[in-house]
Amino acid sequence: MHIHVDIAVKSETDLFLFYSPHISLYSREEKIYCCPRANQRKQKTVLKGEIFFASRPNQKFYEMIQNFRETLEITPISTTDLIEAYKICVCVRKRPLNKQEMNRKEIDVVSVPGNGALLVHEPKQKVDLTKYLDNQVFHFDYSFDETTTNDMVYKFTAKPLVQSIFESCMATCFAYGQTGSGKTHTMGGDFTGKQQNSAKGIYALAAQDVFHYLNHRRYADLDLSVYVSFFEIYNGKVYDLLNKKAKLRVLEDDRQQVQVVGLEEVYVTTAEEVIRMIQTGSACRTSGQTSANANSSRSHAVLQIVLRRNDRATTLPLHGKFSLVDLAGNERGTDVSSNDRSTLVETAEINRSLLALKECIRSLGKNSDHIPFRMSTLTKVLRDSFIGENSKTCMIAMVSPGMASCEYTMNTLRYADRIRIGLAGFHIIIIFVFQRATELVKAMEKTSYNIEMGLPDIVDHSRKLMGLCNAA
Ligand SMILES: Nc1ncnc2c1ncn2[C@@H]1O[C@H](COP(=O)(O)OP(=O)(O)OP(=O)(O)O)[C@@H](O)[C@H]1O
Repeated sequence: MHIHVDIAVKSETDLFLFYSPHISLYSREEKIYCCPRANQRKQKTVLKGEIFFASRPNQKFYEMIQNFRETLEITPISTTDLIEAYKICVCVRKRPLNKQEMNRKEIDVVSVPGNGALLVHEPKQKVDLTKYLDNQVFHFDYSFDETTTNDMVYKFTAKPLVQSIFESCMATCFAYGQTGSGKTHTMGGDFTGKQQNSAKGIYALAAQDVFHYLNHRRYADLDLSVYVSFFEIYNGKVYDLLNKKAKLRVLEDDRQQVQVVGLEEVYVTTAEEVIRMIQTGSACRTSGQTSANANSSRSHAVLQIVLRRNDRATTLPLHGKFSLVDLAGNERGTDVSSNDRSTLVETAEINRSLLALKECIRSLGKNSDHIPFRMSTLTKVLRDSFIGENSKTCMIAMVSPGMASCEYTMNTLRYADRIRIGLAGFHIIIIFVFQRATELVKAMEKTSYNIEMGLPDIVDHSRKLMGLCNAA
């Protein structure tokens, strides 16, 4: 069998990779024609490892997407990019096509040009069977493509929040997305085979930085201690992942403080201890099988890193808290591979809590007096994250690139977009008020009463100003 492979080679290393005998993707008979002098544009836009299969299903769509990509100006995120201090940051991460998707020769329908932009090339067909792409553009605070490492995602998302907890903030970082889109990979760490390397996830990177800041002379005088708790919320119930999955109750006291009664809060002195806890806790998370991921997490996992002041008093006062949340898959009951009752109940509960979460983040963004945190157990236990001046949140929306996931991808992006639009609306109002005020000042300057010239009549002048004020 001969397959013509059209590869844009970016470097000599890429050439070596494609000729390497260790690449299991191709059989011996397969002949690969590399094209090292691919034009400049193509080199920029065709990503490493993307392969042209003549026999690919949806070949027409594949070509249309490739043609579209050639017109894109790509500016990948880089370590030198400015890291903004957001109160609420919404970003998106695209994972690479996985082995199964490659075997199915699925086409990649997501492009990440950079600067926070992401495109979904939705394949569509007209009534007369003409194929076309519905290219949908989304904008977020940051967009990470499939080549971005966990380190880089961490640097722009959770890292700024770690420092904030030393400044008495309640910080929260959410990983949101369809099952199999890379939430656990991002939060918990890389997988090599079936083993998860927890040291490479945002949980561990955050823990390392917490101890780095703890020993920093800027915060040494605060005399803080670090505590960790790890729990999951499954079907609206809380289970302690550091205490043999003990079922816990969530109660609210008369000062409206939400308590997870009996939750183990372990005193830790090194990042390695935290990593060991993450491994123990992750191993007992509730999982199920969905059509997209054989080991799908059906629960929300919450890792909390708590800073307490070493006070002589009996209860150590809270200084800051970082909640890192690996949310359950967001698919909306459309997973038809199973229709048993417990799966449907699980799905309904997940959807309810994700809806509540969206409403709470939007309320936080609008500085609203009413935060609907009682809508779900997830938002109840994270109440601290949504109230007060000192709350900071980051949402990382994960998307799968395959054409088969297109509908789920769109759902994820619309959810993240709605959170962001709520915040943008707030900014737009401020910009609008500012613009009106500037216009008013300029207009007043134009009609300013000139005493020296003795013009115009003072009453006339006042009338003009009144008219302007009413119009503004
Ligand atoms: N950025 C990435 N780079 C390489 N592999 C990835 C990436 N993101 C995810 N994967 C791989 O995809 C598979 C599914 O990812 P993961 O388990 O993190 O999904 P998930 O969103 O947590 O799913 P679920 O909600 O079902 O738990 C894993 O094998 C993981 O290693």
